[in-house]
Amino acid sequence: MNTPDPTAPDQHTVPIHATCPKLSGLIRRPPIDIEFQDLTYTVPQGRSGSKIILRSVSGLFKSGELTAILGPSGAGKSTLLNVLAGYKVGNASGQILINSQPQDVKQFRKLSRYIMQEDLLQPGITVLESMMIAAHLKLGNSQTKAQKLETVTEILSMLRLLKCKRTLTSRLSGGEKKRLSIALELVDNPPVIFLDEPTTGLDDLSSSQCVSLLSMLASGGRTVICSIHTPSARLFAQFSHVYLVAEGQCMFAGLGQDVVPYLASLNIHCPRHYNPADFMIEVSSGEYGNFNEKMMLSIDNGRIYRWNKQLPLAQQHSDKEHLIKRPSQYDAVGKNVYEFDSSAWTQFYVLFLRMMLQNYREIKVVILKCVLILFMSIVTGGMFLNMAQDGSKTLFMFGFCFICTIVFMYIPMLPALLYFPQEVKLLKREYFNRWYRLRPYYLALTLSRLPQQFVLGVIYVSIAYYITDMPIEWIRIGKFSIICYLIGLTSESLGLAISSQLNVVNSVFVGPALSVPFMLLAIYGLGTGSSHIPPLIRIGMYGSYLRYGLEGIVLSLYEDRPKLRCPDSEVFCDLRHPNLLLVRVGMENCNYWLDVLALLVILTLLKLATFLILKRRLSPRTSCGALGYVGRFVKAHFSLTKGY
Ligand SMILES: Nc1ncnc2c1ncn2[C@@H]1O[C@H](COP(=O)(O)OP(=O)(O)OP(=O)(O)O)[C@@H](O)[C@H]1O
Repeated sequence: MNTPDPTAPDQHTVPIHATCPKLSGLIRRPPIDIEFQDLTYTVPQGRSGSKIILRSVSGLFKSGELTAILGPSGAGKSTLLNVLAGYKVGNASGQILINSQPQDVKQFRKLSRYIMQEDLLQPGITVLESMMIAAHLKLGNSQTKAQKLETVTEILSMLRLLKCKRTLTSRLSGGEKKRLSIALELVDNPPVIFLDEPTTGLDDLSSSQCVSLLSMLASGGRTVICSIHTPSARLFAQFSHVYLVAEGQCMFAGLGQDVVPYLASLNIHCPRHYNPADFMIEVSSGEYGNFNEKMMLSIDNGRIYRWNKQLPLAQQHSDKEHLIKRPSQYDAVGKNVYEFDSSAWTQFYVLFLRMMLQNYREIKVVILKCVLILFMSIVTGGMFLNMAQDGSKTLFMFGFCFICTIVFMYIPMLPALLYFPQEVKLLKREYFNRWYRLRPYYLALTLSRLPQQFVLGVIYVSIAYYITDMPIEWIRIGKFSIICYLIGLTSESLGLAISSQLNVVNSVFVGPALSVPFMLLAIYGLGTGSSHIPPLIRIGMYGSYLRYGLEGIVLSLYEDRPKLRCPDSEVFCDLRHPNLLLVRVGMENCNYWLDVLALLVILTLLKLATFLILKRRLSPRTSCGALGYVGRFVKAHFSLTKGY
């Protein structure tokens, strides 16, 4: 027998090869039994009250077993899985016991991993890179790089993913994606694994291989629970425990082989050579009459621990083995056993490198963006070709300043609106499965976006500045670049703030729509003084970051400049002196650095708002009061995706 790894993170660890020889590099976790009693889940439904999805269900999912939650579509399988996993907790009532102790959702989330139906994999990285990143994040310094590589290779080999370890995740087949989703969560060897319909979209062979793998993981001492749609007879035989749900109630809980005798005891006879899984789902869907009440009562809505075919029905009722009375086999899991193995700094570093690697892999997209911004700088700059030193075109050049503001608003904002909703889904999966904390992630995200914005900004500024014939003064160029960069960063942050809460369709509508008032407020009342402007609009003007951006651009380009030349063709150039432009647009008393400060403050506030929105989205229990209510109200009543 191998000596336990001295670098293993906790005292409970022993080599897993005792039970699962293929996972010799992984550490073993204490077994976990999950019991639940009278679990009810309700969702609010507008004015009409609420909808009950789970109705007082009970059950026991033991470690070492592969449990299938079966049932017709809409029965409540995913909801049960979500509630047990702690993914949806807000509207649930009842009791969940972990090793006979009341569930502490925060602690339980440290023990369990949830593999969602949708294979949310980080794009732009290979299978091996994803696995190593997961290992660095999850295992931290508890293992050396060589040990992590060994662990990762073992898992990939077990899941038959070695041959595609250098393939980009986006190019994997459906089955490979599913196996990689599972492999990623196996890196830190969780004792409890929830899977929402792991076989959906897989062919028969891949489904069977996937369930065999889950069965093997369960036989290694883990608690593996998955919801599943109409499994074939072959798949069904691989589950050690079956939990049938219909209309939010439990219809059967027990061994798969007991399904047929159980139904027969209720006078429901499964035809010979018929798949028992199909039959029980058909019965619970009401295809042969309404037996649901009878089934629910005979299993006492899951309170009868195991249906026992040897016992007569009457005796089963009198001898109910109530879960709560079942003695605990294991000690409660210590509070500090499953803290993060990697430090916040390591998490930031690994995430930053991953994001930079993804940017690098998407270099074609970056090049395309550079070409587009080059094109735009030539077009917009070309419209004001050589006008910057022409005293008769000074007012025209104010238009150039405004166009620069618009360019640096839309160019960074639109990609953020499009890509971030998907990123939030990935974040939710990784965060829920405790890959990292939100702060290191957010810092890595913020910093990884800076270089690209910088390069795009430099391309635009240098071309547009040069072809409009602006004076080549480095301080002026620097001031112009800083303000353009800040407008770009603020616009991107606004895009991130919007798309951290809304889906893609809503985001791409709300973002540009919200920008229109910002644009109007940026130029509203320019040059006419503010005394006649209604107070509400004046407040709006102070909140429009584009106003500060426009002021900053005009000041950087026209403040402290000598008199411009007046072409011979012109009789009179009324704005020949650049300061007169500032007076005309009411910016003579503005201060460039105050504009920079205002933009920095708005940028910080937007960053903070995005962080808080993400935090709220990732913590189902935290509610931001009025903000949360408004969000739910908008989603429920005004979602633009309705009907899509
Ligand atoms: N937030 C919600 N608001 C309203 N109804 C909901 C909500 N969430 C779930 N439901 C409803 O609850 C029922 C159970 O949903 P659930 O997703 O758990 O079913 P399921 O058994 O997993 O179905 P399927 O096999 O089709 O995925 C469905 O009728 C669904 O429409």
